[in-house]
Order: sequence, then C-alpha cells, then structure tokens
Amino acid sequence: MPIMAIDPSTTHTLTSPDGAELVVTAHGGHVLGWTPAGGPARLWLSPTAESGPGLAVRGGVPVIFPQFAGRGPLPKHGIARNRAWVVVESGAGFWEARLEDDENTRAIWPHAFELVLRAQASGAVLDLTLTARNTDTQPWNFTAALHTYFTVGDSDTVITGLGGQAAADNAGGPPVALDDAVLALGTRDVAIEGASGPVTLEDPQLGPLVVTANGFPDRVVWNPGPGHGLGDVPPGAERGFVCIEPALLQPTELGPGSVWTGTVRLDAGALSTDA
Ligand SMILES: O=P(O)(O)OC[C@H]1O[C@H](O)[C@H](O)[C@@H](O)[C@@H]1O
Repeated sequence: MPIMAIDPSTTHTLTSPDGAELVVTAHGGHVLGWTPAGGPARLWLSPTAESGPGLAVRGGVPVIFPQFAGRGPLPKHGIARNRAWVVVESGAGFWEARLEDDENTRAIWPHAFELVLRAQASGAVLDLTLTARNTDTQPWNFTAALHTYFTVGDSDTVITGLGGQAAADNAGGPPVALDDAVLALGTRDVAIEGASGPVTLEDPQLGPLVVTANGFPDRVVWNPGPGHGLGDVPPGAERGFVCIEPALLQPTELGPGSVWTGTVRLDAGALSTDA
C-alpha cells in the first residue's frame, strides 16, 4: 500500500490473521489505509498528504471532533485531526488510540474530554468505533464525523442509498434532492441529515462497498471537483476519491462522566468469493 509523503517511520501496518490490512498513524488517531482480505485497497490517501503537529492528513479517515467543518467558532473540523494521539493497543488487524485534553486543547476548547478511536480490520470488513467521554465537571456540546476518503477506481462509480433525500448544500446554496445514483466524481459538498440507511459506493473497477453507521445519523458527501485549490490534493487527483462521511451534525450535549459512541462499518464483502 503506498504511503507516499508521510514519513513511513510514523506509520504502522497491522495485518489480520485472514490477511486484511490496516495502516495507521498516531498523528490524528488516523487510519491511513485499509485493504480488505484479498484486496484491493479502498481508502484514498493523497500522494502529497502531510502529517505532523498542526497538520491534518489528507485522506484515510480524519477524526472530526468536537466541531464539524466551520459549523462553530473552533478551527475547521475541530481539534482532533491535527495533533498527536497516544496508541493504547495494537495487534493483528486492530488498533486503538486515544486523545485527551491538555493545555493546548483547552486553550482552544476549554473542556476536559477523552476521545478513543478503535479500528478493526477482518476479512472484507473494517469496523471503526469512536468514543467520546466527558471527563469534565460540566456538560459540553460536540459534533463529530469520520471523514472517510474512498478510492474511486472508475469514472462511472456511483453512490446509492441517498436517493430522494434532502441534501443541504454546505456552501450555502439551496437544498437539493439527491438522485438514486449520485456520480462519485461530481463536484459536491452536501449534508444529508437523518440518512441512517446503508450507503453503497458502486465502483465498477473496485467492486461495491457498503457504509453503515450507528450513532452517526447524518452523511456528508464531498468531492471538491476540479480547480479546488487544495494544496495537498494535486490537480486532477480529486478524480481519485470521494468522501462519504458518517457524521453527527446536530450539536449534542454530553454530561460529566457520560460517554457517546459512534460506529462505522465498511463492508467490501460482495467482492470476496469466500465472505
Ligand atoms: O479541507 P478540509 O478542512 O479537510 O475540509 C474538507 C471538506 O470537509 C467536509 O467534507 C466539508 O463538508 C467540506 O466543506 C470541506 O471542504
């Protein structure tokens, strides 16, 4: 699996007994790559992605917490994706990392918290579990997402499962109703609230991949399209991915000592002959 611009000494490849592969880095609590047993790889990582203090990795699965995008006063997408996490546990196909508040996070968001990401690859499935715990004495509000970048292997790839649902334009334009099959490579930045059913990426080259989630009631679909101006996405590289982001977009209160859990399952099972 290519991990190009990111220093390979900071990444770890974890292979399950049945051959599924997970590539991770503690920076951002970030899953960089996932290859179901028998392949092919399904997560996109920018060839110019960077990793390190203050940087957000472009690709894989950025952890968004406690604020989605610019929906609030905090830095875009919050405070979790661009700082060092601590690895709690890792092994054959699984990995768990934790982020806790410190003086730097409290300077931006004045709350005590613990965030844990667990990733488990097995067979054709990747399970991701994000847990947020309020370790403060006061309640706080948060939004969250697992901002998953999927590799797109064919220009005819479509996203199904969101047909007919109202999609808010994240750029502030009028809402649109999505078609039954949405082209993955169309320029798009939409939020679909209450989209709790499975969403399928139907890629003629790579095969189908089904995204399901619990605790994340909303979905964001993003492809920046040509002329995006993103410094860490080379021109044309936007034709290699689409983000389907299980999200919790409505600010949610968590009381002292309380725990919220969101899970995401990526299933490429229809590809495997032995699944
Ligand atoms: O460039 P980033 O800060 O990583 O954000 C990337 C994208 O994230 C989400 O998909 C938002 O809906 C988009 O509006 C945003 O452009």
